Amino acid sequence: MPKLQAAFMLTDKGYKDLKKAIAACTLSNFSMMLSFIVMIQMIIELIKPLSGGEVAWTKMWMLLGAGILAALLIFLSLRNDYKKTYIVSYLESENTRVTLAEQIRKLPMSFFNDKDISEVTTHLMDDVATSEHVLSHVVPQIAANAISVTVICVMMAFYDWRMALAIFITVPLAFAIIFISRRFYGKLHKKHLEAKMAAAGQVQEYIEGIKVIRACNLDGEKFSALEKALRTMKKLAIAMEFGTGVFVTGAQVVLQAGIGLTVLVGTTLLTGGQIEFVPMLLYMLVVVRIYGPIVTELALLPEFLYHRIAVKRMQKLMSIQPMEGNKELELKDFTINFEKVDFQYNREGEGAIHNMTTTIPAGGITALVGPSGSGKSTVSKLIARFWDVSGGRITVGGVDVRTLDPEHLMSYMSFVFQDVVLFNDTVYNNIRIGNMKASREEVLAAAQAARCDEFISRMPEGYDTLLGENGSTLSGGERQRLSIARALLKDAPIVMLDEATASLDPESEAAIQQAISRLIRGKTVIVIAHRLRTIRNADKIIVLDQGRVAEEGTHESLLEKNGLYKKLFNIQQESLGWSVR
Ligand SMILES: Nc1ncnc2c1ncn2[C@@H]1O[C@H](COP(=O)(O)OP(=O)(O)OP(=O)(O)O)[C@@H](O)[C@H]1O
Repeated sequence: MPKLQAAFMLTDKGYKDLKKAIAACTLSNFSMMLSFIVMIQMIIELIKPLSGGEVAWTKMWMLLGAGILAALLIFLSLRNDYKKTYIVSYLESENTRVTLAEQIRKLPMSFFNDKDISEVTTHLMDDVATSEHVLSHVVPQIAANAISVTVICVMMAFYDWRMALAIFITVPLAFAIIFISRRFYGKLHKKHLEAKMAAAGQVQEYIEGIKVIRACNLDGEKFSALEKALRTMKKLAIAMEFGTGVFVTGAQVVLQAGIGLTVLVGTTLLTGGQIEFVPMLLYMLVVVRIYGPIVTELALLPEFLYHRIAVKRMQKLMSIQPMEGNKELELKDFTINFEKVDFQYNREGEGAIHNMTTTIPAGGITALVGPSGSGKSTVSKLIARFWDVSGGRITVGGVDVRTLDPEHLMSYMSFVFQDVVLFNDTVYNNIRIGNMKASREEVLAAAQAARCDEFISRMPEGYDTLLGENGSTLSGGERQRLSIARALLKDAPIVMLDEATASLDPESEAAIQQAISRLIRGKTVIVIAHRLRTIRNADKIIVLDQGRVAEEGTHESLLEKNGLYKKLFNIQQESLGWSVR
């Protein structure tokens, strides 16, 4: 892949388009130069009477015609330029965003453990936007100007190399100032970006936690953290603008000094009789015309240089090895085996699962129980390959889950989690997520079976009601029922229920139990339950303690063992008698 293509993280098409954009901008520059030449020719004609000559009107009319043609050419080339630079770069950015989103989808969960959401959002939005702006507003223009300025410089040097030198000598000097100082403002830019991310994180935490903040009267404390983050961001933004501004203005001053130099060299040559007045005037006009766009580019150049930071971050994200595996292998047996499984969330952290060996039989209900933090949720996440084990292996029907593509593996599993994620979409679409191929009848039937229709029918637009961000207007029980409807619709052979009925009142719970019974019929079911009475009839109960299998068996056999299960069971029996008074 060519270096330039890699540097801008472009697809083959994007790279080709960038070259076309540069060509289009160069064409626009030349067409504008053409109109400038026509204008100068007209001025030369019009000032002829000053030196005793006469205006050649036929030539003037021809020049006018040429001027109109040049204007038409400018219109056409700018239109072409617009299409080739802006539209194409927006398409390329869309492509990059989709590629990044695809990559994020396939990344192991350990990636999300180390990063917060605002950081990932920054990759998808800010970094791509920076890249998009540089590709549409900076690179083609800088490259095209470099080409046209060089061509003009060479052409002018044929007429008078001394004047040409006076005009162009400051150009490399001005660019050198920006390049040499890039380390300084690059550091400021990096700090500013970090402050921006920290502020975004604070804003997110503040908004997400607004209920807790109010309930615990944390307004002052939490707001001051947010205020501090925003202040730091503001300070660094000013410092960055100022730091960059000093060098950009310095470079622009050096460039503009070229005007003085051209006047000086021009008048010296004129008084020495080495150049005529009209050509000298021409050089003066050219210097003003050429410096205009270069001044603008000098201001954009720092953005071009620190855009590398954004590209490097995106490249780092793309270089993370996604979770992959066999997408075709059909699983027929759903017995889940843990063979000496070890797992830890962070390399430096303590293990969450230790040397776990157990079997979850196919077609039966297996309950995972144990004190809080004993590893119940972790076990379910490992089966679904949200994370890969650190040691040993987990097999489904004898196949190591690490050899299966996570999305393929997921097609065999349904989840009803404690925290139900809902999307800012209609109720109907939120249920349909379970099976995008389902017909409307199937979606409605699943909703009915999960007892959703009673609360959906009370909504203003029924199934077409928009849920808003994460369905914040729904109760915990309603959210859980939607999640059960999704699972019913998916009809996967392995079902994981994580505290499935935790948010339900007794009435809803009774209703939902029926729906769950339908959901789990004939399936391999893994239930994570805190309330042991709900899993009395499970075919197998695995009792976890600090990431280890402490006991396993049926409800009766475990009670007989008189171990941890019996202890937990007794505690819960006692708690049934609790009341708030
Ligand atoms: N994403 C994570 N990153 C780091 N550690 C984690 C993560 N999730 C869980 N843990 C840790 O792993 C251990 C097991 O957690 P897990 O959630 O599996 O327990 P659990 O038995 O399901 O708990 P609970 O009943 O309270 O939900 C705990 O020590 C927990 O702090």
